[in-house]
Amino acid sequence: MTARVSLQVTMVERGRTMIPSTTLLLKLPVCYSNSINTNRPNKQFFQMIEDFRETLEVLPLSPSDTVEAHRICVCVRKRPLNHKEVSKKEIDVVTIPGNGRLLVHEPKQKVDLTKYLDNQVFHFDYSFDESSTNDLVYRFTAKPLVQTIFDGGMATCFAYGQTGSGKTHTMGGDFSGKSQNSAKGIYALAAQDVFTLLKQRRYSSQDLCPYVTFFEIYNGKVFDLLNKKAKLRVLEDEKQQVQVVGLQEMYVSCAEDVIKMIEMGSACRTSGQTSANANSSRSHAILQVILRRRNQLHGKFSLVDLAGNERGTDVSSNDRQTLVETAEINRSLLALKECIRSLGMDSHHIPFRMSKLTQVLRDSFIGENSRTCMVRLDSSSLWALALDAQSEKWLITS
Ligand SMILES: Nc1ncnc2c1ncn2[C@@H]1O[C@H](COP(=O)(O)OP(=O)(O)OP(=O)(O)O)[C@@H](O)[C@H]1O
Repeated sequence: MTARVSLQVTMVERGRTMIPSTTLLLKLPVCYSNSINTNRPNKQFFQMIEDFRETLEVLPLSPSDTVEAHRICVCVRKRPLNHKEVSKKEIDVVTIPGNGRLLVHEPKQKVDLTKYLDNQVFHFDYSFDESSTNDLVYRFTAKPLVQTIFDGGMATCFAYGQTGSGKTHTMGGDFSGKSQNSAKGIYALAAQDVFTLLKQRRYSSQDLCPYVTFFEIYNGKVFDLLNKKAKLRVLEDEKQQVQVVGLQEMYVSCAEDVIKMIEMGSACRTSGQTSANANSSRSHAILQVILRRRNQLHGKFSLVDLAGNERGTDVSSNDRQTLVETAEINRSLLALKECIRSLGMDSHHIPFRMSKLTQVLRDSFIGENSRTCMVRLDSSSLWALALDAQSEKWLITS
């Protein structure tokens, strides 16, 4: 169960522990949109989840809640079931009761064949339910990092999660059909705030100039999304500074300029079809908003839409190219996890050279004034698939 392993790793990084579900407060009733369908093959499991949800105390995040400052912040966002999942009558096995919690409902059976729900609880700094908008997610994740680059620091915001879980929707903007509203993603919202701050009196006198780069890492190679996908080399100089040689840094004068670049770059990003997403991004896309003063780097915000990883059970129907891509994606995500783990443990050795992704983001992690936010995208179906193996026996006898 890959999905569960990665969640647990996250929690270790955050130094949190899982609490047993029995310690949850069970109070306010909550209404969920799924109606009870008597034709559902696994209706007993579905009904148990519905009954459990009605007993939950739900505290959804609201825009007026306080945003806390974290050096490393880890959040989770659940997307709603899509049309395909609804038509297949998939069960929504994830609940976000708020307060940073995510619950996964797992069907279990005792030795006397009595069925019960095992409700596992995971803790994050913030958890966003399926009704959360990109604006709300932005407010608690990337928005607090904008100030960091004005203070001369490096900020990084990652969207990570399995293919089809909503990373591009969150970073690049809402989809309506195949067209994306680039003004509604975290990339654009961060750019808007950068320009709002630049206009403030305390910064307008500082001679700060904003630039944008947008590039992708595909199969371990770097391509410039703002320059006809030119292939770029990554080199380390004698001061161990990593340089992406030839990367175009575009001067931008307003948020609309940035949105145009997001649209331009997103249109040529490498995509393909996976078993979980017909239009899957197969590369890591990195949009950087850079502040320079008299040509010297002042601060850099890297906003990263990571390529989607897939679990072993998902990849069986994929072709050879997709399998090679998947292996490379998983390798670089492992490298990222290792670097963040080492940072979290204040280790002297950070294994940046393990992948191109961690190499190009080296600057973003190190230094006193660096801040990172990880947004984990989750969807019920990913958990449902992962739970299938165990639940099969449970369902057959229900
Ligand atoms: N919060 C959400 N609300 C509504 N629809 C969503 C949400 N998140 C994702 N979706 C929809 O789910 C589909 C997959 O989302 P998206 O392409 O963002 O996934 P992804 O994680 O980037 O996948 P991949 O890694 O394969 O590129 C899209 O059609 C998107 O519109």
